[in-house]
Amino acid sequence: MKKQKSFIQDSLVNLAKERGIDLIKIDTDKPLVDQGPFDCVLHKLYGEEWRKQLREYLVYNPNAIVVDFPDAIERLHNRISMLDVVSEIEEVKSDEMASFGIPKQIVIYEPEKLKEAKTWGEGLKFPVIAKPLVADGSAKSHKMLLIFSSEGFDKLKPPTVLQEFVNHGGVIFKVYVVGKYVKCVKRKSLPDIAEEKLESLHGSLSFSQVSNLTSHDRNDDKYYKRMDLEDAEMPPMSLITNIARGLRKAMKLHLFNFDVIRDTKVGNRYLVIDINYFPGYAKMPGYESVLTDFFWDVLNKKEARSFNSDKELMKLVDNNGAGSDNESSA
Ligand SMILES: Nc1ncnc2c1ncn2[C@@H]1O[C@H](COP(=O)(O)OP(=O)(O)OP(=O)(O)O)[C@@H](O)[C@H]1O
Ligand SMILES: O=P(O)(O)O[C@H]1[C@H](OP(=O)(O)O)[C@@H](OP(=O)(O)O)[C@@H](O)[C@@H](O)[C@@H]1OP(=O)(O)O
Ligand SMILES: [Mg+2]
Ligand SMILES: [Mg+2]
Repeated sequence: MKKQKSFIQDSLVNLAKERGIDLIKIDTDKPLVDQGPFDCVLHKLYGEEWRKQLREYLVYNPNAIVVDFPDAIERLHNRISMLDVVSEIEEVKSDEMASFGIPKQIVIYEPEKLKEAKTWGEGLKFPVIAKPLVADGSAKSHKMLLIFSSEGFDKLKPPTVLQEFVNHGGVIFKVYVVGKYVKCVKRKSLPDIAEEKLESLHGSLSFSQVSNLTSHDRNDDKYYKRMDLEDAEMPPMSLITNIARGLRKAMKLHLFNFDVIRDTKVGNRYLVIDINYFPGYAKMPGYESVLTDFFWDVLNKKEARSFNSDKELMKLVDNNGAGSDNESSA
């Protein structure tokens, strides 16, 4: 619902209409197959019931295009499989000596064991960020803990991912992907933590969606006042577009964003820390025309190769043909 409000704005609906594209709201209280017919279905819904509805819809409307497939989206609902995909992308050699990867991370099911262990996480160092393993868009899935010492483990709510905190100069780069279009913007992030300071820091600190705070929220916070986003240098665009293209192909997704930080210690190393399906595009400058261009390309089959020849589509339809309703969603 929140997504509908922020995304479906009059400005978008009107611009699309000018180009002959009607944006029609799906009624989630009715079966999808009884609605439309639609040329293209856009969605940010999950679960077996919705998957079944999409499958049925495609059986009756084989020429319709679904952006994107539930199996592909699901990979982003787990913070381990989400970032695994980064290792599948090839580095492009010409990239101004910049490299990319992900921070060290482990998944924890039993935090009690952490306290006993002398060494943990194969070289993971404090501070670490504890992130809920599940990233399904719920408020809970955005609740993070910055942990400075082992006392901080007491507050863990497993299953949790422990990810090494990397100093990155207090700025993150959000990269919005809409099909072939890529836009990188700067956002404020958590401040660096000096190694000397760490000795005096204990326990943990909770936070949620730092990069989504408004400037009003931040005004009370002494950290943010001291940082100047304008001065932060952008990452090389060739590197960013290379990662974006690689992720798009490896994940078979068209609508997502990812967060990148620059490891201050190394300088030219970039780490992907988060990938979100169908993010808040309305915050992207000129989102109306970017999205309308994308719809146009999808409908005019310019983007079609990445949909219709997709084996996933066949799988989705075949499964239905075989009458198997209860395949696992793992
Ligand atoms: N490994 C890290 N090192 C340093 N800072 C980090 C790291 N991981 C996350 N952060 C900070 O914590 C914030 C939240 O982390 P993350 O993006 O993983 O959470 P999220 O709830 O999925 O965010 P989103 O709202 O973008 O979906 C980041 O925007 C960044 O400021
Ligand atoms: O609107 P939604 O509920 O989808 O919230 C999404 C939010 O967009 P918003 O700006 O519309 O709040 C996104 O912000 P940007 O990265 O684009 O800044 C990002 O935080 C996503 O992770 C959220 O998706 P979720 O992970 O919670 O599903
Ligand atoms: Mg994020
Ligand atoms: Mg996220």
